[in-house]
Amino acid sequence: MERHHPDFNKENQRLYETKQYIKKILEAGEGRQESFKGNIKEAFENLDYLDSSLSYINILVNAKFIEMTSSDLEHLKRVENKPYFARIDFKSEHSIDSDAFYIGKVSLFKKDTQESLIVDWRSPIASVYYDGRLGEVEYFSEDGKVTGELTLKRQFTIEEGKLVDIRDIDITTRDDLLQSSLSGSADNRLTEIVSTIQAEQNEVIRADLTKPIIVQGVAGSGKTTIALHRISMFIYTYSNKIDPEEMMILAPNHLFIDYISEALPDLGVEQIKQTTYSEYVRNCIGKKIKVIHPDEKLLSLLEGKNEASSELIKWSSSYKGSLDFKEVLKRYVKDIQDEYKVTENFKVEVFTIYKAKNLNRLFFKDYNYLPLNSRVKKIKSVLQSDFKKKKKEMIELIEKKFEDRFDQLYYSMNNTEERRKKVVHLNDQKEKKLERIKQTKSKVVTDFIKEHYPSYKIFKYYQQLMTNRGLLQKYTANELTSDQMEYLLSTSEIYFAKNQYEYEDLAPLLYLQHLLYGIDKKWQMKKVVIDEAQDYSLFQFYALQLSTGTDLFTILGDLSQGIHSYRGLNNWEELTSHVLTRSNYKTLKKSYRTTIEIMNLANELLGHFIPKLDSAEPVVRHGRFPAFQPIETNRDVKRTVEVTLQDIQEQQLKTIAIITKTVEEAKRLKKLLQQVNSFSFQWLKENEAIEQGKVAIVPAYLAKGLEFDAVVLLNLEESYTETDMDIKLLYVAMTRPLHRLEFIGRTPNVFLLNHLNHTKYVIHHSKEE
Ligand SMILES: Nc1ncnc2c1ncn2[C@@H]1O[C@H](COP(=O)(O)OP(=O)(O)OP(=O)(O)O)[C@@H](O)[C@H]1O
Repeated sequence: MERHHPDFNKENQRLYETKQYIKKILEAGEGRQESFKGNIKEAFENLDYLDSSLSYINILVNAKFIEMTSSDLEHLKRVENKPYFARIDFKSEHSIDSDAFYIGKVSLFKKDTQESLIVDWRSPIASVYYDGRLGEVEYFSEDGKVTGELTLKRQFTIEEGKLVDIRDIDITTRDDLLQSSLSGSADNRLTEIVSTIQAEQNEVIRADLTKPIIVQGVAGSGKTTIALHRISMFIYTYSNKIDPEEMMILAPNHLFIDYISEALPDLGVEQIKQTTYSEYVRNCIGKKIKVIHPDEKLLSLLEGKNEASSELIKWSSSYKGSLDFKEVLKRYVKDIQDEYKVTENFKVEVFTIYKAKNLNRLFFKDYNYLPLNSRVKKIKSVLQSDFKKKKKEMIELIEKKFEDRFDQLYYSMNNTEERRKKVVHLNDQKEKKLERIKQTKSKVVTDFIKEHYPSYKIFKYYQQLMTNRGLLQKYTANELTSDQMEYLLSTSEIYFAKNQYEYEDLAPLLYLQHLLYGIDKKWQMKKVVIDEAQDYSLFQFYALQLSTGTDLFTILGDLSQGIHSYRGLNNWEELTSHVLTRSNYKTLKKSYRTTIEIMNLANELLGHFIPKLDSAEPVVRHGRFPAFQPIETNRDVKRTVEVTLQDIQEQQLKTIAIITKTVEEAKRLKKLLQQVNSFSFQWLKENEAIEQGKVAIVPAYLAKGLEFDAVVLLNLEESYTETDMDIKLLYVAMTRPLHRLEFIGRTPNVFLLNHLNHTKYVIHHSKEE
């Protein structure tokens, strides 16, 4: 503890003053605005006999409060006990002295002097704290590049409002704050990194906000954390141009959304949309279609239920996610357009209001930029307004025509009874015609549109394509083998008969929605963040870009964790070269989550089986070696789990997960462990929140993106095999713990440990041996 730091007292005083200022503002916030005005008045009146500086503060505080919104106050309240975490002293190249800046989660100015009490971590100058070593530094403000000298970089540990530690960072010091933050528990970690963001992470958070960015980051490199901080950056920078509701985070499932949403208020980004791809598509097409769970296919592949057809399953997933399939739909929609060609003029009575030729010109040329259905809507409104305009003309024409005929009668016939009859008859005719025209409502337009333009739902078009051999052959340009063709046709038949869609049908449906009907404004976005992006297909990205109307995507993923790679991406180049062509690309190689011992073993697994994938570089932090324990009977399982969990608890580790390979085994295990009384377990399902104090039992695919203090990998009967998919799944599971990793299974081989270097893990033998 650096109580002996020469500046300790000064910093302590500075902290005290800042806290006092915040306290005053917050106190003022508790009353009503009117009373502040009263306070100001009173303070002015009392200026003479009160301690003048106190009175002055009162005036300022009240004036300041009136300017603050309730959300500002809310944010200030959150940081009341820890207003800042660091200080930098910066001397710009044009000044003689350094200025001190205290960096925190919100900014605060002294009203009178405009002196900055706290600088927001997102402000341009704070960037220097994250990437600058002492000495020459630069940052980019609104006015361009600023260069100068960083003369001090100081970190504070403030606990419950008290300054406990000061550390000055020079070239040689280790980042102790980072170390102590990493050794903490999994609770609340997502929000707490703002003081320890590393230079490579800062680069991603602040990278050109006007361009898309793709980040390949190893497990535990802070991708999820960075995603949230970059959004926060976005909101800070464009607060008056973008509404948070125009931003969206896409996450793999609700478990994950629940996990990240806790961090959002602290970063000031609580109002942004958080959803999954499936939900987003459902919202865009405005119908709650039944989508087979995205992981069902993975599970069937993992559990080997469909071994014979598993190649075709994988093929169809990757085909439906490809841009080739997008082309198929594009060709199909082009032909669908032909159904919108009209051959009849729009007529009312004998009057032609709009010629077919012109209607087609509107549809195929003038409104070509719009989705088909929106073009029809436009045409409808053109016809309606033309009809209204022409109605008057038609009446005049009819009147004129009959006038002429009356004239003719007068001059051609003598004034006889016969002429009178004819006149009466003609008059009747005229009145009837006029009446008909007058009575004609704009419904004629609606009828015309209904009769001449198709109004199918996208589902009909999609189902028609996917179940009709002729059509599919035509639009896939005979490129499919007969097995592939049969597979697509037969599975489509089965699903559509039950009114179900595969997850892989979502991108095509979204694409069709965009082309045929357009996307409601509510679902168009200005900024999209996609976490776990390695699981998305190119077509998913493509359709998303069209539907959201932006390419401002922040994409974060890890190809090594691509357990859905049969449908997702295999490399990022395909995305940058075909879809998000303006993207910046960054990699994160350091892993912050776990210990050296755990990361080394996980790296070894990847290195051995899939060497082309990047291995992670752990931040220096040691822990126990991963350990294996054998089980044979159900009794073994209960006893071994109980003993292991007790041992973990003794180490003061709080959040614990038991990760199984499959859902089936998670279910079996939950049943088996019911008799273990000393712990309570929660079998985690997709839409559930993690309950505090319970040991989570979770299948590996669902654990993706989550983290726990300790993780036990447990296989009852299952084994991880040497397939890419299993290796990645095992890698995901092994990289979830912060501090401790245990394996429990029949033999080490069920976790492929026999292939890995024996010095990287330990094997405990069963007690009986
Ligand atoms: N700069 C940092 N300072 C402190 N902790 C950090 C930092 N960066 C990341 N962490 C911590 O490391 C852990 C991993 O971060 P995160 O979950 O964001 O990584 P990820 O790349 O999304 O991981 P994965 O791909 O394995 O799910 C979290 O506990 C996070 O708080």
